[in-house]
Amino acid sequence: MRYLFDPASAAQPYGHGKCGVLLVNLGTPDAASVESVRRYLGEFLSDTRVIETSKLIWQPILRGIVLRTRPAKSLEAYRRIWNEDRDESPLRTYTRAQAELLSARLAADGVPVAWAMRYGAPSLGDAIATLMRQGCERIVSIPLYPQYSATTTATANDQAFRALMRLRRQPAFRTAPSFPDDPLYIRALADSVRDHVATLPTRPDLIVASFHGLPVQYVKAGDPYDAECRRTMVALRAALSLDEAQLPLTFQSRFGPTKWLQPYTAPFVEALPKRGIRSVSVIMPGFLADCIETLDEIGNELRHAFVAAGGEQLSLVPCLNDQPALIDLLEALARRELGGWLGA
Ligand SMILES: C=CC1=C(C)c2cc3[nH]c(cc4nc(cc5[nH]c(cc1n2)c(C)c5CCC(=O)O)C(CCC(=O)O)=C4C)c(C)c3C=C
Ligand SMILES: [Fe+2]
Ligand SMILES: [Fe+2]
Repeated sequence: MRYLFDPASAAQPYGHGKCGVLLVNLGTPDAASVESVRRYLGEFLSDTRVIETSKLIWQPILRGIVLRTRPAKSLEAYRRIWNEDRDESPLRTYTRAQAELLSARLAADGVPVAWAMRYGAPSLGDAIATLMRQGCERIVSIPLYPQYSATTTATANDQAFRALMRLRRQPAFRTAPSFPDDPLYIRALADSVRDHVATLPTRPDLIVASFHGLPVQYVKAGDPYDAECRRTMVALRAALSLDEAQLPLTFQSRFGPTKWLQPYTAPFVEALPKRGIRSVSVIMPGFLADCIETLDEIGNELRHAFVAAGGEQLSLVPCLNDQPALIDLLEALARRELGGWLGA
């Protein structure tokens, strides 16, 4: 094993306990091109935390079918939501903004903030190196997923530890736990619903919550994601004084033929006009940043399907993105995990 040697971090003074924070998100294509989308999907869907099917069975399907057909279709969706000003995907724009805003909050404590993507760039290895070059010997990593899943949180942590495995001199490293009913998170979501509804000409007939889905098999095998989504919903309904019928929970973004968590968002929402529900707002509490799944799958695809089914208006409660309430939450999470380190 050849361990990485980085003269810039080795030159830093040692033994002073300087802390750093790392925000980790999923990953997104580097460019609006079919090659870039294929590379991203290839890496993402080869992760055995995401697709647990045996490699011998899955890789031929992935290489022979999925990566030949899906990238072109996904590219169309990415093009519809692309941030043209920065020529990048919104997930990248918002993740960077979150890190910059958090950095401003922690600057006075001398705590730098870096951001990384589990798949693609900036890699976890590069982000950890960036912090170490600034002299960080202690790093808190915050996976940007309020609800834990092995397919997101665990794989982000795996990749961070893989990067550490390559270092001779490692920083101390902590990973933050999920935060499905953290009061600051719930307050931020509840305020975002109230703010959004206030922008509409009339109150929507129904507010629907939509989380990214997960194969039922993973939940049966012990993934706590479903339970954590439900914890978020219990707290959010209480904060908004709504019951289950007034703020139902649904799951979007199903991938592949297996059974995923239900009810599925699209058929649920498309059936609403038949019940006389013609205006709907959708909140997606599991996504801290707008992305292809929120802006396109819900904001474009589902909106059209709802109107085609007789609905009149479907609006999106924007994700928390770069709102101060989200930065308050990230700052609180960072300070909580830095506790015992800061000033030590
Ligand atoms: C088996 C497949 C997938 C699992 C399991 C899965 C879990 C999961 N994903 C998120 C968050 C995001 N997923 C995003 C995109 C996306 N997800 C899958 C598949 C699985 N996700 C695919 C194929 C894609 C790509 C989009 C497409 O081609 O249609 C994104 C957005 C990325 C972006 O660039 O905007 C996010 C965010 C969670 C929280 C989760 C576990 C519950
Ligand atoms: Fe996903
Ligand atoms: Fe999707």
